[in-house]
Amino acid sequence: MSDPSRKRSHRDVPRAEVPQQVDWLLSPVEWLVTCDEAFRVWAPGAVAVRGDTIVAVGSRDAVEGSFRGRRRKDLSGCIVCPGLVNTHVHGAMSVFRGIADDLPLQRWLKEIIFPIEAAHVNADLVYLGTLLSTVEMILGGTTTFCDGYFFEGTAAVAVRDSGIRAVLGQGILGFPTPDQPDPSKAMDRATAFLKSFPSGNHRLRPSLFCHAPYTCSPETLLWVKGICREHGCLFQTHLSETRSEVEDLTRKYGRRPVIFLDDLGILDAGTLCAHAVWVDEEEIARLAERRVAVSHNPQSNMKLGAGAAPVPRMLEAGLTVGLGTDGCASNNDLDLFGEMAAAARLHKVVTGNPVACSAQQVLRMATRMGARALGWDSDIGSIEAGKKADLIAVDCRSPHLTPLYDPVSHLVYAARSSDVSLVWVGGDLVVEDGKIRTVDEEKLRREVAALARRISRSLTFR
Ligand SMILES: CSC[C@H]1O[C@@H](n2cnc3c(O)ncnc32)[C@H](O)[C@@H]1O
Ligand SMILES: [Zn+2]
Repeated sequence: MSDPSRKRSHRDVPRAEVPQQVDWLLSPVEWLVTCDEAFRVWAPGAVAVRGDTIVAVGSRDAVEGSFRGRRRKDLSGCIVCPGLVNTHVHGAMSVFRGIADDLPLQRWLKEIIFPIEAAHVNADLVYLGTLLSTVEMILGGTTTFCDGYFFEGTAAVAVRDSGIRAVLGQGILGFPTPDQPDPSKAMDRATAFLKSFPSGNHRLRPSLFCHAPYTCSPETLLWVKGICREHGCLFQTHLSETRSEVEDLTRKYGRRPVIFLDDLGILDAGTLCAHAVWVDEEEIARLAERRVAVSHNPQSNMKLGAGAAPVPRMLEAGLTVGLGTDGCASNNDLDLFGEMAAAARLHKVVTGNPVACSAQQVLRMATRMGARALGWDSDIGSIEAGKKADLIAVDCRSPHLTPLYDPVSHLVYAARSSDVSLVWVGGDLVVEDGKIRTVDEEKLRREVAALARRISRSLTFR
């Protein structure tokens, strides 16, 4: 049960003489889980939104006394919490969902995924796949994601069309890729991507993604990090996902991967590492010292048999850990509710400790810590006045959410992505009654099915 002292009923929103007009008044909210620093829960609560920004949060009485909404939603029977933040996605890969299961990482990548990508990935595929992923994520309560793939300028168009918020990482490898057949020109491409990135859309941020230290040379890692520093953007990489990759790299460079990257000068608060499954105590301490963020991807790690990242140790060391799904070819969905449920359970199994990774810690990873991992926590990750209105409502009027003692417990252990009934991104209502308002879902499904038929015909391993 949540700490009852978190359910405040006193007024902390100063009452205005004349109620102020806002664009949205969400009231009453049966359970308002703010995910703020104190993890306050208001029951019943209310939220007032003007434009793209939250202007007031608090008890129903306090907010209703001070604000009138041009539009209003009664959220009785609902939990409202911040939109979830998926810190590691390869959006376009949704078109490869289920194409290659039950394989270890290196065979999965080298025998199936890289060849399929070489044969099929182009700008059209990236647009369709990314749009499909954004629809899946938005419907499941994710309002921000951090991507890494090819043709990310085209991914930006899909993201804009869907209304979601995203960090878009242009993928870089030390060998030919679908959008860069000549790796010696990768630097020009990365610079061009950053220069041409849409500047007027505040929901989009650019990033560069060095695939991994086993596919990028030290020189590549260094110039990519240099460009990221110059442009103030996030540097992403896959790190220590499998034991064999760590053994190979340690043999090659005489140091474990985290120490190798730190000696290169890559590690700082602008670096986000996906996976970090095989990191030892010294490496955890080094990541924490450098304020590097980690994206924890439990379901992808389980499915590829990679292992379980030492997340409880990372949290104890003060690391910023967000949750991620990874791409649809290794998960095979983009459902952060599923990921929260997996994370909360996995670390209890691994440590034999039922206290490890509590519901509150896991929800924190999926919201405010995820936002911090992306360097976006001044705007998103919690429901607080001054932050962007990225909000989701989970309808609890179903048997699997009945009764409801503790909304944090329900969000992590019992709710499903299909329970999300309303989603706002930056004050815009993008999901109503569980239906997406920004994209023609039926048309998208037809187009993806046609693409999948073409991909299917070309598969030689089936
Ligand atoms: C530059 S990132 C895109 C690149 O990464 C590949 N990929 C997808 N999932 C994983 C993973 O779990 N580990 C390593 N590489 C992965 C993807 O297929 C693209 O080629
Ligand atoms: Zn990945």
